[in-house]
Amino acid sequence: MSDRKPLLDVLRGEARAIPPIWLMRQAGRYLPEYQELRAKAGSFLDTCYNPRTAARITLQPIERFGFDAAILFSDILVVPDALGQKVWFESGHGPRLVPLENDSDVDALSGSFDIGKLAPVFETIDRVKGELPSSVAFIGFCGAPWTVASYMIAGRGTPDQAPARLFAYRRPEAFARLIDILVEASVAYLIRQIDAGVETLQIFDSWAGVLPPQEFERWVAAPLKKIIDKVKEARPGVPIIAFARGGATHLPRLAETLGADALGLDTAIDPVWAAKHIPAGPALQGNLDPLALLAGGAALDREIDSILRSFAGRPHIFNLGHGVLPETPLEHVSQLIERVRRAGN
Ligand SMILES: Cc1c2[nH]c(c1CCC(=O)O)Cc1[nH]c(c(CCC(=O)O)c1C)Cc1[nH]c(c(CCC(=O)O)c1C)Cc1[nH]c(c(C)c1CCC(=O)O)C2
Repeated sequence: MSDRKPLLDVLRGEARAIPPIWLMRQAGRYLPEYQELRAKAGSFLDTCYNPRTAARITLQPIERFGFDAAILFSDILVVPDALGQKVWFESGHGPRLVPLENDSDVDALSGSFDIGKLAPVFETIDRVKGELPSSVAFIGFCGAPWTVASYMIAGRGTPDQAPARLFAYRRPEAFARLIDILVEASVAYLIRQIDAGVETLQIFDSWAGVLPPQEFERWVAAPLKKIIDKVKEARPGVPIIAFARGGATHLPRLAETLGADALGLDTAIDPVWAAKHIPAGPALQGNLDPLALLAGGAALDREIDSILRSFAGRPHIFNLGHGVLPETPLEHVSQLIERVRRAGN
């Protein structure tokens, strides 16, 4: 039976001639209507915790472009915030946190997850779900433990997550406790998102690609699997997309072991290689270069066509290989959607 939502059909294993399309970071700074609302709202975190505003931002890209899915407007760093770590965003600089420096900083977080602090997020979900067109799926999300931990330890974005990698080598027991705290919090948070009304989930492991293989196994693959197992046990049937950016040669194994319904592919993955070497099972999502979208023109058309060709016949969700860049012209997003929706004709 075909669902009326193309994204959910593909997550259940259906290949569609016209793949459903949504974009990571589709609710954000490239949209003038987002800039306008943000200018009126308070801080970025205040905006995330304002259900009325967050619901409107979630709906903005659907209203403007008609994507096949809406992604909840929030941030991965609301989880450290609800764990009691101080989090703020400096405009032009990104996130700032009071960094975790030693074992006792980690242990202080144990048992401290205050899910009540995230009540506004669940209220946002409740507001959005009644407003979505019937063909549009609703995606909830969280950051994966490794990626969230990397911000908690560095206290900011870094190019290579060196502070968290060093912490994990120097204090593996404390780091494992931090990852466990994040697994538990993420599971509880995702279940509450489902109960509030999202229909599928994406877990963002944006910094999976910086780790050597054994560390990848321990801090990326194992915690992702734990979260997926636990959420599926509690709420069977809700599909989960795992995005391990930089997962590279791990992807064929993750397809067989994670239990995810889709794997997100980053920009560096060759779609022809992916279609050939990632075993059937999960749908594949991706992986247009955000810079090709920014550039537009013939280069954009060429990249779109090559992705469509490579994944033809497989369950595929069209997306970027990472988030939309703030400088992206709106017409290029329209060009992308029109071209993808002409596929199969
Ligand atoms: C690593 C990460 C973060 N947040 C997120 C990730 C994983 C995905 C990725 O790698 O891009 C995920 C995220 N962040 C945001 C969303 C909302 C939904 C959507 O995808 O549109 C989602 C899913 C809003 C946001 N999160 C942020 C903004 C910009 C805030 C503003 O200036 O108005 C938005 C719209 C801020 C943010 N939040 C974060 C950073 C590093 C920054 C600053 C730099 C940047 O914007 O990329 C942490």
